[in-house]
Amino acid sequence: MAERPVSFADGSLLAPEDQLVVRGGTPLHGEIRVRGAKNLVSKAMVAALLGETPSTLYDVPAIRDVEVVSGLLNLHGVHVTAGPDGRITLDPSNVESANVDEINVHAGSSRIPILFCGPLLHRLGHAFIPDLGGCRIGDRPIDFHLDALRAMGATVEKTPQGLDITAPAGLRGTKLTLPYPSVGATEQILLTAVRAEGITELRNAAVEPEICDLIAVLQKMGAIITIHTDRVIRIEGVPRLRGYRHRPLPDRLETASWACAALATRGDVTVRGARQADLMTFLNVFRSVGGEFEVDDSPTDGGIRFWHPGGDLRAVALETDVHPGFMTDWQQPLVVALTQARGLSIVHETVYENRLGFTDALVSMGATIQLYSDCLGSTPCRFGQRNFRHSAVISGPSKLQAADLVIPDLRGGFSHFIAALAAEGTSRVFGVNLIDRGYEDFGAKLAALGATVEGPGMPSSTGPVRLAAGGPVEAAR
Ligand SMILES: CC(=O)N[C@H]1[C@@H](OP(=O)(O)OP(=O)(O)OC[C@H]2O[C@@H](n3ccc(=O)[nH]c3=O)[C@H](O)[C@@H]2O)O[C@H](CO)[C@@H](O)[C@@H]1O
Ligand SMILES: C=C(OP(=O)(O)O)C(=O)O
Repeated sequence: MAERPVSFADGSLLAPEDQLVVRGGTPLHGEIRVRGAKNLVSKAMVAALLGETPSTLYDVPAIRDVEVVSGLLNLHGVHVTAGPDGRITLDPSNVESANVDEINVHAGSSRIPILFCGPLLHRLGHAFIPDLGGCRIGDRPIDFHLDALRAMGATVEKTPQGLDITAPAGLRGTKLTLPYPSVGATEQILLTAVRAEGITELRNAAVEPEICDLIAVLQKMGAIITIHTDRVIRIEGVPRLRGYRHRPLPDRLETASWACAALATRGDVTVRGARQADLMTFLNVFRSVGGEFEVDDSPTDGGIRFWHPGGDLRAVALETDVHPGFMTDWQQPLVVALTQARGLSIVHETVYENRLGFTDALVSMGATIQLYSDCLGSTPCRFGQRNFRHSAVISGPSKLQAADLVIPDLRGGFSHFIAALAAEGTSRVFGVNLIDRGYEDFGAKLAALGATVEGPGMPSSTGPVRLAAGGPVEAAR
C-alpha cells in the first residue's frame, strides 16, 4: 500500500509507530479471555488509600488506566506491587502528599484522579487533582462531584494547575440528590462518605454493576452501605477502614466489544471469564439483532460464546441508558454490527452528547448512517433541541471498504478496528495507543482470533502495559 500521510484534525501528523495495518474480510474465530473490569479495578485501587492495612486485587488487566492509577498512588506513598496472574497489592501504610508537578505528569490521561478527593482528604486533609482525561465523547463536567464534596464540607479552589481541595472542618455526611445518575459522582460520594462523620443519603444514585462491586470492596474494608430501592444509597460513616482482598467483576464492556466483533465479521468468538449476569441487557439486544450466544457456567473456565449464525442480521431500535439500560460503552461496537443488519436501525445515545462522531469513519467506508440532533427514541433526553447529533439511523447491510482510520476514543477505536476487519481490502488504523487504555493484550487477542493485523503499532504479546511479578506496575514502552 502506498504511504499516505495522515494527520489529526489540528494538522499534526500521526506517529508511524502508532499505526496498524488491518487486512479485512476474515471472520474472527477463536477464544480470548477478559479479566477484571476497567471501570471497577481503577476505583478499587483508589479505595485502597482509605485502608489502614494493605489491599490485594486479583485478575487485574494490564491496561493503561491501571498504570496511571498506580503512578498516582505511588506518588502519594502507596506502594503498588504486581504479583502473578494479575494480582496487585497496595500498601497504604505511608500515605504522603505528592508534588503537584509530578501529579500533573498524569494530567489528561484518565478520569480516575477525581476520585482521589475523598480518600486524600481523609488521609491528608488536602487533595490536588490534575486535569482529567478519558474519552472525548462529550463535555464530561465534574460539577456533581464538586457540589457533593462542598456539601460534605470540602472547599474547592480552581488553580491554573488543577483543583486544590481541602476540608478545614473535616467531612460530614449529608443528604444529596444527583441531577443525573452519574457513575463517577456516585463513586465520589461513596469514597468520601464511608469515612465522613455521620450518615449520607444519596438519591438518584447510579447502580451499575461496577458500583455494586465497589460497594462490595468497601464493605470488605469495614464500611456500612445499604442500597435501597429507587436509586437510594445510604452510607453510615465509620472512623477507620482496613484493607481488602477482592476479585473484581469481569469486564462486561470488553466482552460486549468482542461479541460485536464476532457479529460484524460473521465470526465465532468465545470470551472466557465473561459473566452473563452483568450482560443481560446486552445479550437481549445481541439476540434481537440475530446473534447467537451460549453461556458456559463452569466455575473454573466459564465464559460466553458469541457467533453469527449465517443469513441476515436484523435491524433494531435502541436507546443507551444508565443501568439496567443498554450501556453507552456497548453502543459504538454494536453500531458497526448494525451496518451489516438488513433494514433501518435507530440508536438514540442518551448518556453522552457526542458519542456518535466515530460513525463518520464508517460512512467513509461505505456505511449508510445519518445523524440527527432530535431524540429518535421513546424518551426525550437531556440533549434534545440542543444541536447535539446524538441519534443515528443506520441503513444496512452495507459492504464496507478499507480506509485510513484515526482512532477517536477507546470504544470508537475498537469499533474502527471491527469495521476494518469486516471491510474488503487493507485499512490503516492510526492512534492505536488509545486502545491500551481499556483492552488488555489487544494485539495478541486479535492474533489469537485469526485477524491479519501488522505494523509498528502491534503491541507485543505480553501487552503494552506490564504487571511484572514482584515488580511495580509500569509501562513497557
Ligand atoms: C472510568 C469509568 O467508570 N468510566 C465510565 C463512567 O464514566 P463517568 O463516571 O465519567 O460517567 P458519568 O456516569 O459520570 O456521566 C454520565 C453523564 O453525566 C454527566 N455528568 C457527570 C458528572 C458530572 O459531574 N456532571 C455531569 O453532567 C456526563 O457529562 C454524562 O453526560 O460511566 C460512564 C457511563 O456509564 C461510562 O461510559 C464510562 O465508561
Ligand atoms: C468512556 C469510557 O471510559 P472513560 O470514562 O475512562 O473515558 C469507556 O470505557 O468506554
